[in-house]
Amino acid sequence: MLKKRKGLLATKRQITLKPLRARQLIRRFHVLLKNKTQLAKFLEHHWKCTVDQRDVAKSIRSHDPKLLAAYEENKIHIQKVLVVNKTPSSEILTAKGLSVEQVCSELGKIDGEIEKRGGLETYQAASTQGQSLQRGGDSSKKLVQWLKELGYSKENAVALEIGCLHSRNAISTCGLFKEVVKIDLHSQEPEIIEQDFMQRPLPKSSSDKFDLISCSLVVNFVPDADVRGEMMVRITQFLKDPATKPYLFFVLPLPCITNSRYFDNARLSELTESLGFECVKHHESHKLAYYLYKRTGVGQKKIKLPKKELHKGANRNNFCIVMR
Ligand SMILES: C[S@@+](CC[C@H](N)C(=O)[O-])C[C@H]1O[C@@H](n2cnc3c(N)ncnc32)[C@H](O)[C@@H]1O
Repeated sequence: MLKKRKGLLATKRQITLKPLRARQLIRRFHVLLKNKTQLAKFLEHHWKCTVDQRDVAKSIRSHDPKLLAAYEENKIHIQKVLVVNKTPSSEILTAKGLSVEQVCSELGKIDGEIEKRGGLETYQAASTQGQSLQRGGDSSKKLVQWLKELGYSKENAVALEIGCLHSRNAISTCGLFKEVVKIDLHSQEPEIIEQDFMQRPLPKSSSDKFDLISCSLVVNFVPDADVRGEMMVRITQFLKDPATKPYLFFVLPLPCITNSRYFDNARLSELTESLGFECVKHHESHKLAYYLYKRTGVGQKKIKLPKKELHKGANRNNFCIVMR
């Protein structure tokens, strides 16, 4: 689960994409990852287990090896026939009406396509390039600007960056932190620990906790609305005691806030307040919504935020963070 890249893997593979291609790939990967989550959830429910989405074949092998052929055959087939430059349908799949075997076949197709398109590494490169084009680069510049405005100068402050693409971004180079622990599902540099935040062992003591957590454009990357809620709760477990007023830097694509059927700024405030956060800075650029929260613990209470339609409109997206 926790590994730093060594040897040959330590060398970053350079992937350069044209802007249009980067945007198309980001969109396609979002559809693929979303579909994969829906189908994996079906298997989890059916087998009453956890399916590791990074190694679906392993779960199939251990629960019903007969179904592995359906997965493998479709994976190989799609890799043979898929024309990567053609825009495929962006249809969102559900497992409704599918047999377990059909679900395994669909998962094989998805994994085959992800691999053929260069894997998560390519998706990350597309995200990096797409985002730097959209917003002039590193979102943590906004964080550093805000911390400086607030006169932040905590001795020996330690930060955690969840979903880190570059080890030399503003949060790491600003000099405000003694250490910035950088993690990502798929590390692109030796300084970035390859780790799923949802699997990071919970802190045993305050020394394993952080003065600041950066979670920029990560929650929207998580395909499941319930897991997004779990991620928000989990973040609080990694922050130092509210008495020390730790911070959360949080960024979402603007349409998650301004154009979702199920989510908006009021909903986000309700959610963050229930976790004991107070918003101290907020900025909306034409593409992104940035927030800096201080965790005071005030107003903390357990609430439920189900997926509920807040705004009507055929052109809205379905982004949501669910609290169970
Ligand atoms: C769109 S990129 C954003 C990167 C960067 N933080 C930024 O603001 O530009 C999202 C990153 O989050 C990472 N990510 C998503 N879920 C994660 C998780 N559970 N644990 C660690 N990293 C995760 C992905 O691997 C991906 O590199």
